[in-house]
Amino acid sequence: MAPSVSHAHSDPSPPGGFWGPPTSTLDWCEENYFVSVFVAEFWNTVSNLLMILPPIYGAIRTSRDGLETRYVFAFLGLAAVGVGSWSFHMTLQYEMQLLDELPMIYSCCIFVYCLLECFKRENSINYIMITILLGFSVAVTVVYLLWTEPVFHQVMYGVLVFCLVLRSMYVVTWVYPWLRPLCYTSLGVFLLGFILWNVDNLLCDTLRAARLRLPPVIGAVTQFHAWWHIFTGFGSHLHILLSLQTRATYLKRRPRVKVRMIL
Ligand SMILES: CCCCCCCC/C=C\CCCCCCCC(=O)N[C@@H](CO)[C@H](O)/C=C/CCCCCCCCCCCCC
Ligand SMILES: [Ca+2]
Ligand SMILES: [Zn+2]
Repeated sequence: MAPSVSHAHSDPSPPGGFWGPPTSTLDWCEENYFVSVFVAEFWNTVSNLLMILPPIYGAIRTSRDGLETRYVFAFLGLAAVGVGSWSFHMTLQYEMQLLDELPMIYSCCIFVYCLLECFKRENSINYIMITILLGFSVAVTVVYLLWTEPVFHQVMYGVLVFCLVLRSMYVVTWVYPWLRPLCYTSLGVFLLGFILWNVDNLLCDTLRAARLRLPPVIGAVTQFHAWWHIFTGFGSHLHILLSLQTRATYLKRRPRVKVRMIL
């Protein structure tokens, strides 16, 4: 279900903006340069704050608590996706799109590494697994630079998420069943975001027509790609906490990670 380019819809966007015409291969449903001439897709841009700030806080806490560096990288990877996504939606330029989409692959590989290695001795490093995941990320990068088809990126990302789901289910089914609520919440929030991502793509014309009739504040709430950022960001954050809690439990460390709103 690829998002459509804006000219495929009845796009009421003003013709120009600060960053010039979009050069990205994707242009989401939010009307371009509607709120500000400096920000192409305003709500899709600012919603990334919720994907940037909590993981930075998570990385600081993880580092301060002396937990393994791989989890600091996991949090920073998620924050990097948020920064890339901010840059992309603000400009709709192709280079910024890569800054959004490629870190999704790289950070997901960090998540996969963390979860596959959660039952190994403390501070062990699996160089073979790192080589495989790095090789996969670089291969996806090279192919995507040569073949600029967004569906390719989406399928590769989907494969990584599927691996995470399978491994998480294994952990909470066979090893630590008491972590099921955290796992299911993470998965549920992430899937809700994915549903909203599809709603935004499939019902774009209807949403745009509705926004013309609704007061601006209510209209802003119908920016479902922005909601996807919020839900997928939160779901990913919870996933890191699940992975971190699994690891802390295995290492018999007093779990310092508490699931408050953020960490
Ligand atoms: C047990 C729960 C697993 C949670 C896994 C969390 C993995 C998170 C990894 C990285 C964080 C990325 C956060 C997403 C940022 C989105 C930024 C964005 O919107 N980027 C777009 C450009 O703006 C980009 O083009 C969007 C691509 C969307 C791809 C959607 C494919 C989704 C595939 C989901 C497959 C679900 C499979 C579920 C199987 C049960
Ligand atoms: Ca748009
Ligand atoms: Zn986005």
